Amino acid sequence: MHIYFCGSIRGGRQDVEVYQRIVKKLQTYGKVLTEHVSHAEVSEKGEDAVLDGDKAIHDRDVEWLASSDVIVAEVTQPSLGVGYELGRAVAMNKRILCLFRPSSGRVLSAMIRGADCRTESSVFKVLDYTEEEVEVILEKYFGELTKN
Ligand SMILES: O=c1[nH]c(=O)n([C@H]2C[C@H](O)[C@@H](COP(=O)(O)O)O2)cc1CO
Repeated sequence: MHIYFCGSIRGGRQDVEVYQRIVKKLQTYGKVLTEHVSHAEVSEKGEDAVLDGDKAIHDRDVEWLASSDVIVAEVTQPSLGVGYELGRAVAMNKRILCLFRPSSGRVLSAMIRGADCRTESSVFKVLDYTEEEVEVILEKYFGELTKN
């Protein structure tokens, strides 16, 4: 299974440790195409874009998105890039799980919370969670997914 993980980079790296926990668990279910999002060395500046630039990052990520079986996004730290990826993924009829931590004190965008739905061709799910239960949440989600 190819998994695309979305998490904030230029939107702020405050949650990178949670991303690491999520990616580690996701790797037990398949190949995480965007493992770099969880790397502590990737700063708020983004990947070392000097080599190929932002266009290369964008085009590579849209290709990975298209080739993925499921998208998992940690959406607590607001990020334009993550919002964009989710919009593109919806247009591609992908299966999407968004994870949000209400304990952050933030209120999730209506454009993400309000997108929660199931249609014939796709499923967009938003789950609230606490950091301690993140592995269990993913176990439940992927347990259901592999059943269907
Ligand atoms: O260097 C990067 N590499 C990269 O893969 N991304 C993608 C993956 C992340 O899920 C998302 C983060 O967007 P943002 O940087 O706007 O927070 O965009 C974003 C950047 C920097 O914008």
